Amino acid sequence: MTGARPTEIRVSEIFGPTIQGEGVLIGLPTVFVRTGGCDYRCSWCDSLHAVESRFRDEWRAMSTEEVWREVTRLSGGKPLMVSLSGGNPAIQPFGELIGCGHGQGYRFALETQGSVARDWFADLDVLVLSPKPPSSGMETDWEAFDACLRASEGKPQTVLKIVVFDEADYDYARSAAARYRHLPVYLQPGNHTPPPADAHDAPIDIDRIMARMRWLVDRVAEDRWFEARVLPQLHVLIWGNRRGV
Ligand SMILES: C[S@@+](CC[C@H](N)C(=O)[O-])C[C@H]1O[C@@H](n2cnc3c(N)ncnc32)[C@H](O)[C@@H]1O
Ligand SMILES: Nc1nc2[nH]cc(C(=O)O)c2c(=O)[nH]1
Ligand code: SF4
Ligand SMILES: [Mg+2]
Repeated sequence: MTGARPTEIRVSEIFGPTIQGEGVLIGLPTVFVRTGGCDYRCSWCDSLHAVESRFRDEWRAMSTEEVWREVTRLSGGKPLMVSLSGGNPAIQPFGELIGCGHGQGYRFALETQGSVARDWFADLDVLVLSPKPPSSGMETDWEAFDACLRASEGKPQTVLKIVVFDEADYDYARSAAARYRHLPVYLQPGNHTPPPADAHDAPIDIDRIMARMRWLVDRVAEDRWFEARVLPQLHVLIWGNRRGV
């Protein structure tokens, strides 16, 4: 990678169209822009090739124009939802890209853990905030999380998406939901067999992920938590741990 200038976006991969496999936009055709670099290091991260700095050489510092050209090439010039993910895409300067895409009818969804706030959050169409539960080994800075909500100015459609592996994660999800009663909550079972950082595909234990999914549905039903939505990672059901889908 060359050193990124302030207006350059550090990209791990751009791929699609595929379908959004998670949360509120599940099933919707989308192109992914996955950025390189993250301020977290979750124990079960399924995208370590976009997190660990030893992969820096595979990341490219791209201008907004270069990213935009690739997005329009992949979508055949037809407007669609662009998903900004990572790593933590909030670290990157996406304001220009969003402005440029909006001018042509594209829409933008951001996936972030809520640790870094940017003023361009207010220009998004969808903001997916995914605070990390105890099993991740990360600690949530709720002040930083609140700053993300303030930065969005209530403009994008905003949701919580929380990965759940166990009872402690479930309790965490319940408290997060109680803290942000106005936000819809999406729960997704954790994949305990995420791909190693250097793999483009890897074995996956779908049976136990589905057992976790059944446990999660039972848990929500038992608690009469009728506002929660429980969804699997659809792309994982379709393609397992394959990268770039
Ligand atoms: C790879 S992250 C990138 C965006 C951002 N850093 C974040 O965590 O929100 C995208 C989504 O995948 C989820 N995810 C990562 N590893 C997972 C796993 N092993 N099982 C289930 N979901 C996972 C994250 O919680 C997040 O919601
Ligand atoms: N199809 C598909 N859906 C996804 N939703 C969130 C993803 C991500 O890694 O951020 C992802 C991904 O990598 N692929
Ligand atoms: S915050 Fe997201 S990208 Fe970063 S390590 Fe955690 S799951 Fe992976
Ligand atoms: Mg993923």
